[in-house]
Amino acid sequence: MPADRPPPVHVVAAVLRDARGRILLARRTAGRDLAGAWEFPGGKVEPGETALQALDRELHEELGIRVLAAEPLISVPQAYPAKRIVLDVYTVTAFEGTPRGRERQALAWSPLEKLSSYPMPPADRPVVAALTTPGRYLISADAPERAPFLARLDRALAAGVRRVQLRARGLSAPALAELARDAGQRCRTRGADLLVNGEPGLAADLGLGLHLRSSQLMSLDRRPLPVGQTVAASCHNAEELAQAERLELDFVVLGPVRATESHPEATPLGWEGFSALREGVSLPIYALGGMKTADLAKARRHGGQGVAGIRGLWPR
Ligand SMILES: Nc1nc2c([nH]c(=O)n2[C@H]2C[C@H](O)[C@@H](COP(=O)(O)OP(=O)(O)OP(=O)(O)O)O2)c(=O)[nH]1
Ligand SMILES: [Mg+2]
Repeated sequence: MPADRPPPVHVVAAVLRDARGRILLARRTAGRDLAGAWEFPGGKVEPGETALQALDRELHEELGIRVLAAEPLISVPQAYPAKRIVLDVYTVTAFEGTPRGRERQALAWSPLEKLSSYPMPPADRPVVAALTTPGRYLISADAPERAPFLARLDRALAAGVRRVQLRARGLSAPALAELARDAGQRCRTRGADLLVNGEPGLAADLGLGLHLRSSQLMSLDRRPLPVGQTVAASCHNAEELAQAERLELDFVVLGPVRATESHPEATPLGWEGFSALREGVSLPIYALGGMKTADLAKARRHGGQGVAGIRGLWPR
């Protein structure tokens, strides 16, 4: 990456909900970049403004409302052909007035489950993922023992975990199949998604999700399971991320962000490295490597849609 790239344009945008929990989208008008795309209302931060001042000004100009309180949701660095932006999104928790399109832009209130059906700019995909998919992705340790693993899984599901990867290296094929079936049933009951690591056939047979190792990712030329059955992958660099985006995977994990016991040989990316890689794709990305549940806010500040981990995330 050249060192003399221009700094990113700082853009603020709002998640505004109505009384029914629907979310407000605005359509970009003709003649501007990304015209016709649906977006979260907002715009560029002007010199001397804080992000919240800019959010209040933009929402007043565009919608005629005043922001009374807002909380950070996710901040997405994104490279576009002609510029780089950081899309800094806030959940507005209190506002005054009734939103109406003051700039001739169309508005739509979308239920959460319909958000992804609106064509939106690339930077918005991680935002929609942060709103609609789990912030934690728990990964099992190698060769898990059946009873203790299932007990831990039950505790995690009871604690609200909704995305789990069975990475059971070291188990025999029949033991893995049995564990995947039992774990899959428990996850289904709770509305959680279970992904099996590295076994496309098993995932297809049991109707489970699939998590690809990076070497598998690089050897494929199309998505191995239909849309609706989750497919994710492990990525460490820009090439792997680009391949995951080409194959239209649902999400990836990217790391290690910090050094870990399980992969002591890998050079950590750090949060800066994570953000720099995030910029090049619009896939939802979980940060991996030394993550704890408390790191979710930090991951979101760097454009990650969540945190993934083998050690730090399982409830005790
Ligand atoms: N407001 C908003 N902008 C977004 C989103 N996603 C996304 O990529 N962008 C991009 C589009 C633009 O390149 C940039 C926002 O700039 P803008 O042109 O809307 O800025 P503005 O409201 O200050 O309007 P303008 O007066 O400069 O036209 O960020 C989004 O969800 N909301
Ligand atoms: Mg705008």
